[in-house]
Amino acid sequence: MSESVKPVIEFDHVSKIYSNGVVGLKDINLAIQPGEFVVVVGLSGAGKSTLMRAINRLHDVTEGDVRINGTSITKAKGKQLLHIRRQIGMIFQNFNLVNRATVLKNVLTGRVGYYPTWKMIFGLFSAEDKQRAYDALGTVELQDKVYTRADQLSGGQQQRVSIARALTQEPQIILADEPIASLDPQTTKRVMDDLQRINREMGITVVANLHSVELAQAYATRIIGIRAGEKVFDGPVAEATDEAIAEIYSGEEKEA
Ligand SMILES: Nc1ncnc2c1ncn2[C@@H]1O[C@H](COP(=O)(O)OP(=O)(O)OP(=O)(O)O)[C@@H](O)[C@H]1O
Repeated sequence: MSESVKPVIEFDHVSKIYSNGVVGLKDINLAIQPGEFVVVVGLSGAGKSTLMRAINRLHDVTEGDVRINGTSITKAKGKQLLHIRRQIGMIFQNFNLVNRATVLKNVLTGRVGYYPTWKMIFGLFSAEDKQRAYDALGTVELQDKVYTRADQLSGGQQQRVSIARALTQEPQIILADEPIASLDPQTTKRVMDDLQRINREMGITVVANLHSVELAQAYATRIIGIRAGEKVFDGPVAEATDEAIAEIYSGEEKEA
């Protein structure tokens, strides 16, 4: 990749100390280029979720600066924050779908950042946005479930709906916080394959946090290892040798 490509995500001396004094992140520096598939690994309580949530400012960092396409999300307010957040889709371990709503309605909520609140109250989505939602459901091969209630779907299907919701947002980045932790092995593969396809074919940068080193090695282009809030490994997947992995996982597991 050429040197002139601007990082899509940058951490500049980022630390996060929770209000109870727990250190979540310690002086993290990193630059993620467009199109990377980054997997963050480390022991339970190491700070993986804290790192992910700092990217879209689901929580504030204590020190340092997080930049998205060169603009500080740490300092952004109001509309600027909304505009930066539109570029970042997120999927969660527990899917975060509205169970009683249809698949289509759930996927359309990916567009909420583009509308004033009053339109959302009345559920007024444009025809273009409905098309975006259908297209996204096509990408994860769930077109036939458009009018099904979310809670009628299997866990893997629900996670793919949440991927479609993130895609409908037309993000540059997808954050996946333990996306497969509640899924069985077969469904896991399907969800990871979808994320890989979106990354390769649509060029969307993916940052995922996984408990399985095997999956990290199978899907990531780059692995970041976190131990006790510090970045202890950062390199291409080929350099994540057994020794490097053992080093990331050395130390004590903390209750997260
Ligand atoms: N809201 C919070 N308030 C206080 N401490 C927190 C909070 N959230 C996380 N922590 C602590 O911060 C540290 C890092 O937590 P984090 O959830 O980022 O770890 P993790 O690597 O994602 O763990 P897991 O793999 O178990 O999800 C842990 O010690 C955790 O207990």
